[in-house]
Amino acid sequence: MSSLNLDDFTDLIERPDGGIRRDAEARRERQIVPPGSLGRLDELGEWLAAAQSAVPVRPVERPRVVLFAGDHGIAELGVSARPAGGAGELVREVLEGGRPVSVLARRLGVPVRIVDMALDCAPEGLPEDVVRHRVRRGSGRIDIEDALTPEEAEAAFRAGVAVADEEADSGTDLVVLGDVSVGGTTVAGVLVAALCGVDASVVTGRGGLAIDDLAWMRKCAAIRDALRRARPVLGDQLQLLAAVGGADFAAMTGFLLQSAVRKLPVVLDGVVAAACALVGQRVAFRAPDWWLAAHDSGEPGQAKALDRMALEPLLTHGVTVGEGAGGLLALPLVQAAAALAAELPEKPKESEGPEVTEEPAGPEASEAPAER
Ligand SMILES: O=C(O)c1ccc[n+]([C@@H]2O[C@H](COP(=O)([O-])O)[C@@H](O)[C@H]2O)c1
Ligand SMILES: Cc1cc2nc[nH]c2cc1C
Repeated sequence: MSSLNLDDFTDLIERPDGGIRRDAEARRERQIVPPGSLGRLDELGEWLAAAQSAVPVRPVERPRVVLFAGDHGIAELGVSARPAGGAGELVREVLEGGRPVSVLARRLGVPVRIVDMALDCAPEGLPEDVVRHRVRRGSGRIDIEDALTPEEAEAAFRAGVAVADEEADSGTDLVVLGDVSVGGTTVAGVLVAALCGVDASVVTGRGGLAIDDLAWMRKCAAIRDALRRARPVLGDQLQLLAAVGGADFAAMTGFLLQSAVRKLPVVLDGVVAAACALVGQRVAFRAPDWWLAAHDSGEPGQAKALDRMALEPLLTHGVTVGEGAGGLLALPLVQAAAALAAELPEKPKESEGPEVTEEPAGPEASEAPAER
């Protein structure tokens, strides 16, 4: 297998079609309610049309939730309200249908795909299609050691690329991208702080099940320590993911970049997806054009990352459970935007409207002799 060169993505990723976007805007001008009167749905419809390269925009008919799952060694420090190694249990609950994302996905008729990259549990208890990409059990404790070996980082990144290809090949037309992780918001904080050049305190949030002040301080210190390990490898994104990321993060970054190559639009859920998107932006500056920030999850690192990519979150609904749930709620709005852009009638053409051919009466007209 040839060695992986992330620089290739810079050329492989094109911008969404600007000409199509202008056509979509022009069509919108002709519709019965003025552009802007549908608020953010107007720009959503135009974004989707450009991504699809289609005017009128096609309906989103085969969306999917894709969740990358993993445990993180850093959770052993007590930076998460969940027990270290507990992500496998969450995955089982998602699969059994009992998590918020399971309920919403059922209601919206959207399949959920979980990709286990580094859960810290026996693989036998999970379906083969979930575990087949796993590269190790739990990623390393990033305050003191690398999350992954270079080989594991490459394998995980390639797995993400492969998953994006599978989705694109099977006709998925939009992905809601989220994570199932324990310790994931700490890792995401490290990546965001490293790439934005800010202190640990700027990106340290309360995580999954809001942690108390003491745990917040441990999390902040863990991010600070991992940041020291991140700085020497900031110029190489695969090395960065190996040093302070994890297998789920490497896979998600590969997934995001390959989705952009395949012109598959992706809705970003929370801080983990945002951190991976930021790594992806470093690799290919055009890539964020293919992504939509679903919501503001309340994690400070997410806000920082989205700001860097000039992505404005669509919703603020206070859903902080992760696992793609908050992100999935953006889907009905995207579908609504597509339906409006495609189905709202156009205004009647001037020539087909009531006769308004008479010249307005000017001063001369009033002086002219009355019609005989
Ligand atoms: O994505 C976010 O912004 C976000 C905010 C709060 C919680 N989460 C979820 O919480 C889990 C990780 O939390 P933690 O505290 O263990 O880092 C993981 O399953 C995330 O999807 C995610
Ligand atoms: C309007 C819009 C602009 C974007 N730029 C990158 N992603 C985007 C998503 C939307 C919806």
